[in-house]
Amino acid sequence: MASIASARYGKDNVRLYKVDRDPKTGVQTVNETTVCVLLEGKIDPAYTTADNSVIVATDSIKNTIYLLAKQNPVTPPELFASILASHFPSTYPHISGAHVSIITHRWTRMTVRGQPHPHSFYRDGTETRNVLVHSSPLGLRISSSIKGLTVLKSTGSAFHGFIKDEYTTLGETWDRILSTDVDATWEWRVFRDVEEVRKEQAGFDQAWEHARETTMRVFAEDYSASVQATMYKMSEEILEKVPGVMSVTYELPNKHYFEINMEWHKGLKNTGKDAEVYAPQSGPNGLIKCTVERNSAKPKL
Ligand SMILES: O=c1[nH]c(=O)c2[nH]c(=O)[nH]c2[nH]1
Repeated sequence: MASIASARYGKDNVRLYKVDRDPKTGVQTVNETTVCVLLEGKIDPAYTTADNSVIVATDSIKNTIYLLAKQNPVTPPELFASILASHFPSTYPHISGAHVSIITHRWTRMTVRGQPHPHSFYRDGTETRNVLVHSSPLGLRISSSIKGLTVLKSTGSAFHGFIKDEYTTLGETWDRILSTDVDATWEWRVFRDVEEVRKEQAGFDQAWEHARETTMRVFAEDYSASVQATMYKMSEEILEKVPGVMSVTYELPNKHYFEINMEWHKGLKNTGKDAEVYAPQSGPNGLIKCTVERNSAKPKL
């Protein structure tokens, strides 16, 4: 015998663009996202007995995303994702919840002749602002993140004191290059409903700004003992600054830059303090992860 252990379905890669036109100033502001909505609930018969009567067509899900984008603000993405995630369970009684993902792509306003241009933008990098919302009878679980923010520091990073044994070839260093693609996620307290999310509205943009500023400032200013130690400092600071956030997760690849020994060519010095030309590595790379949570008032049993 077999049965469904878990099932969800919906529309992925729904690309969405919305423009806001300020009639007074003529300034336009644009928002471009990629949306995914997956539904769950009493949908097993669609799989087990080919009963389509329980299916909200993924085409209808796509239409709903466009319509709700017209009728509601699409920013902050935490609010729009919550509106989407609440719509489906409140419209279809057999749908118990939805998983909504929104990836916001960067359109940064151009500076033209020293002035912010009213309607021209450019894509400044691969960084995205991402949101996941899961609606269920228990409420709305929201996580926000920054992904694809590539950073590098050319000094101010060390790595020494690690285990040395018969497997070790890595030398200790007090001055190395540190580079990573930032993947930082912050998990919010559970919200009862969309109205509670709406009350927090301004806090979502502030948290994103804090997380982004903290990530870059700590990366730049910390004399890094390791990726592990630096990411912990970033997480601690975000928890300190944003009371509504319960935990912070970083996933950071350690993108290695190898020194190139040039002694073979006329004794040319290019290692240690003389290193100037390096070989950036595409892989293998370190991958360092951690989740740091707020200590709850109650002691753990
Ligand atoms: O910051 C680092 N953490 C590690 O765990 C590690 N391992 C390694 O080889 N280099 C580094 N760097």
